[in-house]
Amino acid sequence: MRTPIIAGNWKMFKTVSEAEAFFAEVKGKAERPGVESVICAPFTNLPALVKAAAGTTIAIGAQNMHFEDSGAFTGEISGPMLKELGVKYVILGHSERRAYFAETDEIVNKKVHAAFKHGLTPIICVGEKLEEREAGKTKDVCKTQTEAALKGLTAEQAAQAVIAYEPIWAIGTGKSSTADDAEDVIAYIRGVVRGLFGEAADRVRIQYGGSVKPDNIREFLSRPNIDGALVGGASLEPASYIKLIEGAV
Ligand SMILES: O=C[C@H](O)COP(=O)(O)O
Repeated sequence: MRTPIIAGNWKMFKTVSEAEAFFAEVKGKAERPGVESVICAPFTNLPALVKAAAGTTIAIGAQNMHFEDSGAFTGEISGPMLKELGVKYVILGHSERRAYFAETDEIVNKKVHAAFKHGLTPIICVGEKLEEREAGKTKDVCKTQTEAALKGLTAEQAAQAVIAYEPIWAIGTGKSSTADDAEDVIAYIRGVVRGLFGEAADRVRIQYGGSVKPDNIREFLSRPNIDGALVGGASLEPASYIKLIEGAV
């Protein structure tokens, strides 16, 4: 039995005071037995959120990290820095990182290894562009990205990872995939993991992401292979985030 995981990805939204105000509203409400609630916030918000989340069941995550532990990488944040803060999750390979910051499959793989090295759980994003979907390449793209991201992991690490299938054309557009389409691709991705790591595929959690809202989350999570959601826009308002968590159980 896989525990569903709902992760809000705030992207580049919210100052520290806005993050604190958000947390005060969701505390005790965006917490339900049987569902894991995660907020992935900008780096600047992480210390305040980790402090606010103490004693709650809400976990805090980052949205990126460098693969090196330290070094001359101006503007970057490393795994040890996140770990010491008390961060539990880190989103890696989000399509916005791949598109705007030139992250390759190889870089994503290095970051995944670095996350495990420092006791952080990666939420690894994969997904196709619109033109790839229209060319019938959705599964090929997801296979390539999944295999590359998981390369060199142990089966146990693969089982602990979280994968987020996010069709790029569905991100922030209001056009979500259908639950049946998402289930089909996610079942396929689980098969890719099975090909690499055997039974670990039954334990790895695979989320859907892309225009998930309180009114469609239940439909996605009703599918047997969809273990949660990675949510951007609808995770930014406390009432909406609370409804997402309620919709997951
Ligand atoms: O990481 C989250 C995704 O990019 C989805 O964003 P969205 O829910 O605003 O479509």
